[in-house]
Amino acid sequence: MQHHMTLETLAMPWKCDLDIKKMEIYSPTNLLSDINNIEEGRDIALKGANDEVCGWIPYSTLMREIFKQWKLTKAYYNAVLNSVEAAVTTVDYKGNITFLNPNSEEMYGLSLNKVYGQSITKFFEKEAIVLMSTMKERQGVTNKYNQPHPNVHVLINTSPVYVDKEVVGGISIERDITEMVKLNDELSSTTAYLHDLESTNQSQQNLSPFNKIKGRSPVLKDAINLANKVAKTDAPVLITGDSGVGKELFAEGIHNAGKRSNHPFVAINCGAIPAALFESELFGYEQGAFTGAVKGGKKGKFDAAKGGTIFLDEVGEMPLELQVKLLRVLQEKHYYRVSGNEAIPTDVRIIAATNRDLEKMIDEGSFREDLYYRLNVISISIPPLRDRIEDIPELIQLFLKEFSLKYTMPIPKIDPEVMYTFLQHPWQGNIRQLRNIIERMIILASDNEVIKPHHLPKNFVKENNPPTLNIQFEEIKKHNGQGEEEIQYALQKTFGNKAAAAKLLGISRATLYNKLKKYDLKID
Ligand SMILES: Nc1ncnc2c1ncn2[C@@H]1O[C@H](COP(=O)(O)OP(=O)(O)OP(=O)(O)O)[C@@H](O)[C@H]1O
Repeated sequence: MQHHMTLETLAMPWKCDLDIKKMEIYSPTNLLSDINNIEEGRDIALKGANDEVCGWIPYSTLMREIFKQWKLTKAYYNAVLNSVEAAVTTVDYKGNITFLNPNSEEMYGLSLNKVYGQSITKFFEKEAIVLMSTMKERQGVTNKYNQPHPNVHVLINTSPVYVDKEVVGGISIERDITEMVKLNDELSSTTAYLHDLESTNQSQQNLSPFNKIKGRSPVLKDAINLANKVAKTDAPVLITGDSGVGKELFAEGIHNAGKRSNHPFVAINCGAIPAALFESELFGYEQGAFTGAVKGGKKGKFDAAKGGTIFLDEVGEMPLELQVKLLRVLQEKHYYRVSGNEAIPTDVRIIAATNRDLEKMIDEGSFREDLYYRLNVISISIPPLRDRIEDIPELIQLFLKEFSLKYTMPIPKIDPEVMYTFLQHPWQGNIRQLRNIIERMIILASDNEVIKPHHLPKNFVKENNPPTLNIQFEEIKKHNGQGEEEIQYALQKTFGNKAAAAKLLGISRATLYNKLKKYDLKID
């Protein structure tokens, strides 16, 4: 569309027999859209910067051009409205329907031909017609939840349409979220049913090894399929993904689906063990290994996991000198206890996980390339929650159920608007953050059957633009002292991610763990 067509491009040369007094005066650089009402039959004269007359546009030329532009605009307008995924409805200033796009026709079961020109109030319940008030108040709405029909749930955006500051109509653009709402309802009744069933029958037999991993998104299903295949082998697996995406659940699933499932699954948080103790924690020590050592020696994690799986969580946090030791054990397939000289064969499967970019760490020299290739025989990447929002309704139900049981209360329902907010949220803390939010909301909404938007934590909505770590750091510094309260605050700010919390507090991870123990703080 030639929105920026200047009048100059339509002009004809000035002729001395023309009478400028009978014409409208415009500048050659004015646009077609700058022309206001023009009296029928009046031509336009163009006057340049120095007031000299430089051309004219006959009324008939002007009309022809406007008609051409109108046709073009209409063609684009129709193409846009017919191709958007939303349902678009327009009305004139009286509220008579002027347009429904195909999605709108389908959503409401109406045909434009039949309803054109009729009042919108005839077809929709009065109170549901946000459009009328939009025009009256001259104020649109954004993402307002609406239920125009008993079985249609939508989010609606509206806007008045102005011509020269006068409202000439209104437009509404609706997104159908009925499927989401239905899914949520369906899950909530199924969950309530299961809730009942489970309380009378605690048996949990025949569950799939990955049954704890909830969600139906194709990307999650792909990851589970891959994990299931890998589980049948003894190959080392590296699980990557942001904090709180479920890496540990996957590691457990792989263990449970494999032939080592009758043996232990031992998880070690590589960032949490002080460097000096790492070797003895992993491999154990013989009697008299060092002052303060337990009499009779002590077994390590490799002993504890014999026949089973060792899960090296946050493997990227492991100091370089310990990486060398671990690599040696993996290569030689046996280990020595500290102060011991008996070579003990390793009989464990290794699964490692990280939220760091190990390849970048290799480039920077903080992770050993040879260890990386040992661990990363097969890699499984778990996408962040914001990339698989289809999983959200099911996860919500899971956590609603979990915390309803914990706090012995009936399972509440989720208001669709809350649901929508959840679907839009960036979920920096992934599933762990979702779980924490649900727990808080269950407590806050304890007397309600439905969780409503006002039960959402106040800062939750603001988190759509999460503050940068630096801002959080300033906040933390104000709280400094690393008492129980500061530690809880740091964990809350980092959605329970220990590495980030320790960083915020300016302490090592080992110190953070000591403090957690000291204050008896539970983290998952
Ligand atoms: N798909 C899922 N279904 C059910 N619960 C989940 C799912 N994914 C994660 N969770 C829950 O979310 C929480 C965080 O998961 P998990 O500890 O496995 O994440 P992680 O990726 O290992 O996190 P981090 O890197 O911070 O250690 C746990 O409570 C876990 O049970």
